[in-house]
Amino acid sequence: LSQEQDALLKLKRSLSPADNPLDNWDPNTSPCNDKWAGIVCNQDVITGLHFANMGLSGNIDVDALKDIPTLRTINLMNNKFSGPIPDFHKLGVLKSLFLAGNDFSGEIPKDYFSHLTSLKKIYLNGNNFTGKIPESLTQLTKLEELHLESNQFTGPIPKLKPGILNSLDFSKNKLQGPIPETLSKFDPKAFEGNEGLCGGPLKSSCKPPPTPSSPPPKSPSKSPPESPSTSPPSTPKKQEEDRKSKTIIIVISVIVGIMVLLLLFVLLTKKRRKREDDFNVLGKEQIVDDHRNVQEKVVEVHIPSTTNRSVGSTNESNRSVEVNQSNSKKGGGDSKKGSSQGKNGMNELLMVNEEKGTFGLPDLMKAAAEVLGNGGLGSAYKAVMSNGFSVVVKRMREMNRLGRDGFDAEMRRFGRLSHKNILTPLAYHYRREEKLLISEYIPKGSLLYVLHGDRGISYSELNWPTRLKIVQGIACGMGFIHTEFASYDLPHGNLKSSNILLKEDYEPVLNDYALHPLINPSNAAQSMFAFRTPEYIESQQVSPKADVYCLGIVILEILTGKFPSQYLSNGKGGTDVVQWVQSAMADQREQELLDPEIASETDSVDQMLQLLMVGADCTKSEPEQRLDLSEAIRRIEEVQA
Ligand SMILES: Nc1ncnc2c1ncn2[C@@H]1O[C@H](COP(=O)(O)OP(=O)(O)OP(=O)(O)O)[C@@H](O)[C@H]1O
Repeated sequence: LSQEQDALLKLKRSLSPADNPLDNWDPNTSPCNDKWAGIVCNQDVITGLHFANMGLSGNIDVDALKDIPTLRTINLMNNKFSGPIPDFHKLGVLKSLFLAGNDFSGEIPKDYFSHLTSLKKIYLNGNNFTGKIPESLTQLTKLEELHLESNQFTGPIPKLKPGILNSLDFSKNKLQGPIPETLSKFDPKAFEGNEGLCGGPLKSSCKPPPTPSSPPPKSPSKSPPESPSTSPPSTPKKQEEDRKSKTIIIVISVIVGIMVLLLLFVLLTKKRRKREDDFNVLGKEQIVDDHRNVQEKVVEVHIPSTTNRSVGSTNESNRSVEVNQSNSKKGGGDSKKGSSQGKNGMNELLMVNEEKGTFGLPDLMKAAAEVLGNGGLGSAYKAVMSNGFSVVVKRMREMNRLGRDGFDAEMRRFGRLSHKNILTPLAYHYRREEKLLISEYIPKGSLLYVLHGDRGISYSELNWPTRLKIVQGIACGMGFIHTEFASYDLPHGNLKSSNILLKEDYEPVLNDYALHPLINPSNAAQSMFAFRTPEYIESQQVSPKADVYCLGIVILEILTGKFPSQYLSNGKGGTDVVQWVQSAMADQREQELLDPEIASETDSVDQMLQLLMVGADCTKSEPEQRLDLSEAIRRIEEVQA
């Protein structure tokens, strides 16, 4: 037996149940060549233990693992291990430690991570760890991902080096104290569910330490008699009175301040409302609820989500509607013009696709509206009409490149498109200063949300076959768009995960495509993702190969589960998936790239790596070296789940 085989068999003896999941661990075969269950190899060298979801428990024999010096990853996620954290600190070369979703408990020793200086990924979430977060985490300079959420950690968050840390979660613990300044760049969600935390990205600011107040009055029986000259009996009373009057002054100033602000707010709102016309009830900051109350709401989208999912959980996508007949004349030419011919024909909603029924602007005006997000092209709102049908109203910015007729022709062309992976717009409204584009609301929301949002049920359903189905559907939709808009420089122009919506069965539908000819040239580069290619940044080159680059980013995003930094205009945050994939491939560390959620599906790792190669070939920085879309589609279709 080789040293490694021997070590693995010792490990197996320490696990329970030993046989069922690991039954092909035959001493007469080789762990790498004969693909022992859960063993990950790189060129015949054991690099990882991937035991996720195997129902395992036991007292892991870490000492045995010392005999596998090439081991870099330990993945025990979602098993039944319990008790204190195993002595993995004895394996100083580990790069990834995934212990999430077990029942580990107790305190982690303060210096546990001192010798694990190569660690890049630590996932301890979903256990029962208690005590303080070990201070030794601050010594890890290579740490990229740290997940400690859903435990019982107490005390303060140590001052981690933010360096290359790009994914972090401390939520749902019992942590206390100020969030270190160095972690301010992270999403507040990463700290939520800890009542005692304050500062940093959280809204609750930390109270200043209490000002030293006069010492508590000493008990008369124990205190020595005080000399009248040093401590006159009237002083504490006077101090108390001073304090009281100061408090009263502060309270009065705050009340006056609030009243002035309120007055200003009312005046400003009145003034603005006067200036704005009826459409602005769908405006950027104002939303109308069921009772037609205008509310103010700040639009802030980092990882945009289609909120209030429960509203849309009915079978909306299949529902055909007849909206408010009194508002929507059907049949004749008028129905095409929608319902609400206002003065100068300004208030029209033009239906371009009636497969889901017809509706008019009044139906939208009466609908309960909710902000979905504010993207590069404009802001999006969900509107639930009185018959329950939900649409998304996108209020387009900077879209004056075409006049009314040209715009109308383009919209009607969109309205005629029919493909299972394409979202066909339903209606539009045109005025020079205002354009609205109306589409069906897709309840599950965007791929962006499902991948990086709340990591709820939808995320856990994103297994490998589902992810492959999504990539194949996207490829199919892109093929259609490139045929349909073959003459365009950028047939899609804005492919990214927020523009890929997922139907209930995870069939993807592409949104916000082929809009380049409509957008003001001065705004196109800022608002469309296809302008973030290396060739555009370097020499302002635009070609259909830009869509291939965007497709590559989405493929890498789906395989790694990482939020691409390419989506952010300032490049701060997220992971540079292109760079990361290139460097890992150069070192033949491809398997480390895979999202742990799918990497545990060991039988499919070869297909994942096959797709990874396609993603890498789509994101080559030279457009000439990049795949053609047709070649990319062919290779994506070849991957079989
Ligand atoms: N028809 C729809 N159904 C469900 N969610 C949608 C729909 N259209 C858009 N969304 C979601 O609403 C949010 C805001 O969309 P919006 O298109 O304004 O922003 P974006 O996609 O981030 O940027 P861009 O303007 O560049 O397309 C996104 O999360 C998007 O996925």
